[in-house]
Amino acid sequence: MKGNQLGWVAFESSPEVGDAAKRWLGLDGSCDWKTACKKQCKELGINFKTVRHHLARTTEIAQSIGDGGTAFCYGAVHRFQEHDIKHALLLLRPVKLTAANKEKFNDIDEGRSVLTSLADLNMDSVLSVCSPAPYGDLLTESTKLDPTIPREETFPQPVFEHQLLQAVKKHLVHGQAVRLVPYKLNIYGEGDFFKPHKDTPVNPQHFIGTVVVCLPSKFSGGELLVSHGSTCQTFDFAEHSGKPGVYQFAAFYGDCLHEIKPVTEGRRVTLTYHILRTETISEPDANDQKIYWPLDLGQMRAFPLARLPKGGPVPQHLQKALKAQLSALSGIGYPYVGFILQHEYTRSGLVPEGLKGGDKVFFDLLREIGWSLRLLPVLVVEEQRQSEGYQSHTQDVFSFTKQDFEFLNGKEDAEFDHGYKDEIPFIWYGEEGKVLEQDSTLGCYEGNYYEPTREALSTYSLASSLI
Ligand SMILES: O=C(O)CCC(=O)C(=O)O
Ligand SMILES: [Fe+2]
Repeated sequence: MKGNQLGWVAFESSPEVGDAAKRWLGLDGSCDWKTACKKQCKELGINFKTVRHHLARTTEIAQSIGDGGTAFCYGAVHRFQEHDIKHALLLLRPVKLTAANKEKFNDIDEGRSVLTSLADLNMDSVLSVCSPAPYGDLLTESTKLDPTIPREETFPQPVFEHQLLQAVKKHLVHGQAVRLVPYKLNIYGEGDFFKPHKDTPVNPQHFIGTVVVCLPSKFSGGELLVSHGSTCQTFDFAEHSGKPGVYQFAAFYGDCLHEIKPVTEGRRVTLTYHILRTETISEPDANDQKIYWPLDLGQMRAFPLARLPKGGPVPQHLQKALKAQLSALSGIGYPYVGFILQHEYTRSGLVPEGLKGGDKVFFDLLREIGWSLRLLPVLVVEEQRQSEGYQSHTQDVFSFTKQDFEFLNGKEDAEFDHGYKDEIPFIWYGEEGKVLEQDSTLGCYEGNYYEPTREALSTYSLASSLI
């Protein structure tokens, strides 16, 4: 087929799931991309070497574009404005206690709410409505206290949320239409921590990420570590903790693994918000204009980021080069090229408007240079092997169908799709991938025979492919 289409999506597969997937797919020793590509070229009657040359060049260009990608997190220290302080209040109502918790926390009055200043927390009253985190010690191995935050007309004050929203829009989601929804309050005492995790999207279709706001309560330790790929960013809120009127925040994409190191002293109090994609950009109305004080985001002191993205628009010469390579491929009749996205997406969240960070930049570029794009779920099979001092790492990408997804997500009667499993040369455009350099050692794999369970699969899909 002539012409080009770009696709996306994928499915996260741990190496173990990958092994089993290969078995399901009935793959033997001939499943590296070069073999598949050669076969495809033969069928199409086109020259494999030429295709290979253009794909190699496309990979190089795509990776340089990826290197200039955008940040996966942002954070800053800020101060409540004088005139906001009297409005910056937090209303807390205790969560429903379970029978077991009732015994442990019998002095908590479920019917009572507490009002406290966001700018100067009254910890005694906050704690009086707290109950243990619902997910308990087993999962998080933490002892967080977690009251619900009801959403009422005036809480928290729009000015405060508006400042957060502006910062998120400007520094994380690059103007995408998003809103913030208060989620919960976490209180960590001495020794409390939160193991590495990804936040569960309450609304997978619109969930983009999380904002953590650290409220003024003095503590030590408790660093927030956020990672994406091989980059890890630390947000150390301890230094400015406990300063009345000062709040600190960090915002990150929902597929980022994050953790809280143990608090060594004091109490660390955080308010979390979910960043949700909205369908339309809502213009602030006249009333909003009155409430919102002109914001000076420049006053926010940003945390230095671990890997400063070069960001900005993709340079013209790279745009041209990419276009030339893709045109060459389509000119000789090569039908598809797949690009692996850098972020992970939920199945329903993988839509052009919901693309994160560098993925959005890359997608916009491809669209700009006139390629039709398609978001396509794929299965990424990753393998690390070590034999006789020789290490190899292979990554293969397979088409992935709705039927596969339903099976892996436990839909009744769904079966793994044994048909349609084309292999496509996919290209990683960021730091991750080197598809063109992979070796074909899959055939000799003799690892443990492993039957994956549906439960082993995560909510997120490892984003993938363009075609
Ligand atoms: O307290 C924090 O800094 C983050 C809390 C968190 O990750 C969560 O509640 O899921
Ligand atoms: Fe979290």
